[in-house]
Amino acid sequence: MTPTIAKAVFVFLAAGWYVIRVPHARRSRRTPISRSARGMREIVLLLISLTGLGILPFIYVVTGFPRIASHPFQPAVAGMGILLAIGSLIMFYLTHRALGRNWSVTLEVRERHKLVTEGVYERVRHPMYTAFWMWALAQALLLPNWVAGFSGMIGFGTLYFFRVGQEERLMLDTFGDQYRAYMARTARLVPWIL
Ligand SMILES: C[S@@+](CC[C@H](N)C(=O)[O-])C[C@H]1O[C@@H](n2cnc3c(N)ncnc32)[C@H](O)[C@@H]1O
Repeated sequence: MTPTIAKAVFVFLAAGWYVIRVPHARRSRRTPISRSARGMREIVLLLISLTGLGILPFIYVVTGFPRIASHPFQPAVAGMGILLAIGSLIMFYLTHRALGRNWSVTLEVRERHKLVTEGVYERVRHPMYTAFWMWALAQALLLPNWVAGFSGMIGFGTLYFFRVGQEERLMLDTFGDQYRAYMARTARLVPWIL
């Protein structure tokens, strides 16, 4: 395990996420929206998340910037990062497949939107966000740089904490008691724990 392999794994993670997402993004453009909470706040949150999970680590991988924030590379730590990166990609795949036409990059409800409560959605309400947290953690373990490594946690964490309550309110407004019952039997991110 070398720093170059760890950086390559990070690039592979980002590329894998993109490949999984593209067909869903295309389909979502064709699927009519019945209710939307998209606004300037959502756009800013998405940009913050993209910066932390993508732009800053990409600049580091390509240029080494900011060198001053680099710390010693530890192969065993990077090895754990690889496992998390693989887990995150699997979760991305499963969550996109389960949501299908109900998926949106932002807070939107589609026409004939169905509440998904099976598969990876059976025990947790936000498994796609679990996958993003796994990505952010993998990034911190793979990239030996305090800025590029931890920007994912800060960037995605900002999106998550400002969005998750609003998303649940949107789901409650749309699905009412069905979502209330779903909330009562599920955790947000980690089954039975969190
Ligand atoms: C980026 S997706 C994230 C979904 C979910 N929060 C997760 O982490 O797996 C956001 C969109 O998914 C939709 N959504 C969230 N939970 C859902 C569920 N259980 N069933 C169907 N659609 C859902 C909402 O309409 C929201 O606009």
